[in-house]
Amino acid sequence: MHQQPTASHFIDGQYIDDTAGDAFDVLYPATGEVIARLHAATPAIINRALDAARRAQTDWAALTGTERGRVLRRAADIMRERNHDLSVLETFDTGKPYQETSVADATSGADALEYFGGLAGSLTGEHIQLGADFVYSRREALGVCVGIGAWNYPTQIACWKAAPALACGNAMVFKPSETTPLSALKVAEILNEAGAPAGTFNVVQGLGAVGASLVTDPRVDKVSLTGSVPTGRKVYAAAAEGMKHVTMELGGKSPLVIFDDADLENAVSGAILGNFYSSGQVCSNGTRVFVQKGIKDAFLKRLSERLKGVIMGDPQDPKTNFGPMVSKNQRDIVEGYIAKGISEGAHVSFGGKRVDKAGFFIEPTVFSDVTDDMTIAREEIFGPVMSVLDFDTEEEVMRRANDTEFGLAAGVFTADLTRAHRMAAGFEAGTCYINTYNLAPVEAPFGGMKMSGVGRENSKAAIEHYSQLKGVYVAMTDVEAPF
Ligand SMILES: NC(=O)c1ccc[n+]([C@@H]2O[C@H](COP(=O)([O-])OP(=O)(O)OC[C@H]3O[C@@H](n4cnc5c(N)ncnc54)[C@H](O)[C@@H]3O)[C@@H](O)[C@H]2O)c1
Ligand SMILES: C[N+](C)(C)CCCC=O
Repeated sequence: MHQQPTASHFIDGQYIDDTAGDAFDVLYPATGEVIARLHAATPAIINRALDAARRAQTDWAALTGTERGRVLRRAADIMRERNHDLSVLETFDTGKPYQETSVADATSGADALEYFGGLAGSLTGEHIQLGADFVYSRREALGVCVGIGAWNYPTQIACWKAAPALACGNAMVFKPSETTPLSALKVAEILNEAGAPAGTFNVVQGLGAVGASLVTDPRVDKVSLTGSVPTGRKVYAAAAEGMKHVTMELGGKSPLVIFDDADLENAVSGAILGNFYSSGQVCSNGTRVFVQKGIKDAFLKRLSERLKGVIMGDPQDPKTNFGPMVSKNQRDIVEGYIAKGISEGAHVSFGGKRVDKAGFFIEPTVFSDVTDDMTIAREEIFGPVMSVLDFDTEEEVMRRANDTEFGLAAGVFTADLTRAHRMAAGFEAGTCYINTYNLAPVEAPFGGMKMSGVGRENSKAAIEHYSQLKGVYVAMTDVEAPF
């Protein structure tokens, strides 16, 4: 069993608790056992965190970018050194197999800290000559940023928000999901140990109400949410009241298009990565798999064969490659969608059932003969449920792929190079893949179009979302006035 957190919150460089806050339990999804009990932040805790962030931000922004970057890069090194322990904790927190967490969570967080640490020293404005006069622009921090996380990638989400925010000279108050609240505390500890001044990165726990108090607080300049579209709507609206900057990383129902000429084995691998990694609890999953009619039978046959390689079991066992749903609630939601798929006439070609064992396991499930109007083809399920739809032509599949309110990701498998780029250009999605799926290197922009979000995480683009430009006009001659 993992080590219990010292206290619920990490504020101003130290662990702190306030037992007056509502208690909530953290469960290990593989067994349903309680592994920690935390307290939601009270107004006093929220105040303390925002005051600490406000105070720390001024001094932090006054350092050079190189000095800030050094802290972030040191934090990245510590995360990599502690990858095993952090991965074990992430697996307890989320139920995702250690086989995944040991390569995709703290490592991805470390990549973000290293990348933005490296960029911090080169953040500049520009010089614009106007005859003798000139304008220069200053790239300045926004101030205090609030980060709010979803439950599927707790370490990654905390780092993808903290790294660009801190690189630009902001301070952050981060509220993890109440379902997976443990790992963000470790991120705070590590940043502190790496030399981030007290108050630069703070973690407060709680449910939606704590998030809502943070979003509306006048001390906050920016809100970055990773969560569902319904929550995004509320948070964006509340932030707009205070004219705060936002980043919205929301849900999806992404298309993955497989043409007849695709390499079958690679296409099946892409569909597996885009539907069953993290037991399907991935925002960018390509859950509408459009398969051209000529390859459909071969695709379904090979997919069923490959799914026999699923090893479901104790997620801490490195051999396990498929874990449980994060919670009983999420398993119930997924089961509800599977029942709906069956009742609306889709054919279960693999899985479809709850697993008879402790924890919140559900089989990887493939529906074939899915049509565009079925609920399972329209709504985000956030579980291991793939819908296979068939199509005839490129023009038809492009139209159907974009026929959704979401626009997070999209992918295409084909041997035809020009068609691949035509498809990528036509997809109404922020993150597109050609002949692969679901990779998210820190160097590449990640984020959504349409209802899937606003702004981008990772890459140099994230800098735009955590800083603002000030233009300074400098006159070199006398001032001419009309009177
Ligand atoms: N685009 C991305 O990068 C990305 C990544 C991961 C997950 N997601 C999305 O997240 C969703 C699953 O995560 P979830 O169930 O934790 O999402 P959720 O929307 O239920 O909760 C997200 C966070 O928002 C908080 N919250 C809830 N109501 C709030 C309010 N009124 N004000 C402020 N905060 C509030 C929650 O406590 C939680 O921390 C899926 O839709 C998934 O697609 C998106
Ligand atoms: C790195 N992945 C697997 C694309 C996950 C990104 C975060 C979405 O849930």
